[in-house]
Amino acid sequence: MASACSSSSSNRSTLERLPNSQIRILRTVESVRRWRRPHTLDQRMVALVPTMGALHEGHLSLIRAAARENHHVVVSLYVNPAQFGVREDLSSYPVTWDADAEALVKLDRELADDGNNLGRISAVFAPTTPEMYPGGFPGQEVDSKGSFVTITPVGEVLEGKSRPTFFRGVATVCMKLFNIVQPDRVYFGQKDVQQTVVIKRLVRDFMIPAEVVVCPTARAEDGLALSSRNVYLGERRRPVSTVLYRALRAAEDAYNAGARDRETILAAATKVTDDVLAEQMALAPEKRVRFEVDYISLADPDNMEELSTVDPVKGAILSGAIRMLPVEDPQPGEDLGHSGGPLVRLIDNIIIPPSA
Ligand SMILES: Nc1ncnc2c1ncn2[C@@H]1O[C@H](COP(=O)(O)OP(=O)(O)OP(=O)(O)O)[C@@H](O)[C@H]1O
Ligand SMILES: CC(C)(CO)[C@@H](O)C(=O)[O-]
Ligand code: BAL
Repeated sequence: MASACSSSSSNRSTLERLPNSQIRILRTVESVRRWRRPHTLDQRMVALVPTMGALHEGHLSLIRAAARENHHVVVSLYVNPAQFGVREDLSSYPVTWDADAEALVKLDRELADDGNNLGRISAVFAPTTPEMYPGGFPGQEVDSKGSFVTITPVGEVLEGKSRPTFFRGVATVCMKLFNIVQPDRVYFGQKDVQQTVVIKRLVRDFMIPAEVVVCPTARAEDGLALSSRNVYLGERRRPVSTVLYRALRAAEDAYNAGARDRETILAAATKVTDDVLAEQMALAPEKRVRFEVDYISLADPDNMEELSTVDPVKGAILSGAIRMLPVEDPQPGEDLGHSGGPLVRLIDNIIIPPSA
């Protein structure tokens, strides 16, 4: 008994925290479980905000929402290899631990100063891949064998069609995170709208006792949805990258003007992408920006199946993905973006809400 007491007090003095803060850094499943236990007994509400780091205002808006209505917020920072395809950007994905730590500590002070919050950031969970995949990492291939969670058919369309292992990776890692942290509420961004549909299914179908909260998309002033991958864009592509949002807005305008059929609504979006591409292709190679439209979709909000007409009582989801191609003829000293400005795949969406 005496030795158990002395070992717990020495643990307390060596607990890892973010600099100049009370925010615990938890790296193992066991340490999260130990941190979590007393909060269950005290009936404190625990929120989880899953992220892959490279934090921006979109992530911070989720943490703010979580602190408003929960006693403890846990932010996970983990670049989950299982959701990246073999030819995707796992090796260059931005990792910005020091800046992330600074942003979290600053936000935590802001949360403490604002009397409207129930809680603050209590911990970050930053595990390694061996910790998250104790049986060994199963691999990123479509036919990799291992313990996976798959949510179909919703995970097979749109993003799932272009990224066949993506939602399997997301659902698997979220199931792990939910089992480790045992949150009362989990916070996700609308920017990744199909991901929110997949997560809601996961929670419903596996009886996970957590509420899924979806927060609005945070945008830059010109409308571009904030995203960790925007750092890849560089100065030439950045202004043109708003094309997807402009296209979705045009489709939304068509709906608001009375259109209900797929052709009319999506034609408005396609006109924007076609016009912008034509403008760019009229420029010299050292000035222009090329992009490809992966998809523009008008889908059922419950299952992401394509709609031929919108039922206003149900609403719809307008979403899309574009590939911003690497710039041609880079100029000396040109800022090409993180990692030399590779192809960047951007997604965005607008919700057509159900009519009251
Ligand atoms: N602009 C945003 N507004 C609101 N939530 C966001 C925004 N961007 C990301 N999120 C949410 O933050 C959570 C973590 O996302 P993630 O770490 O993948 O960031 P990301 O910016 O979406 O990165 P990526 O560029 O890789 O897609 C997800 O729930 C995601 O939907
Ligand atoms: C939910 C998530 C953190 C799982 O790795 C990721 O897909 C993301 O950041 O949106
Ligand atoms: N924001 C979703 C994570 C991904 O695209 O990999």
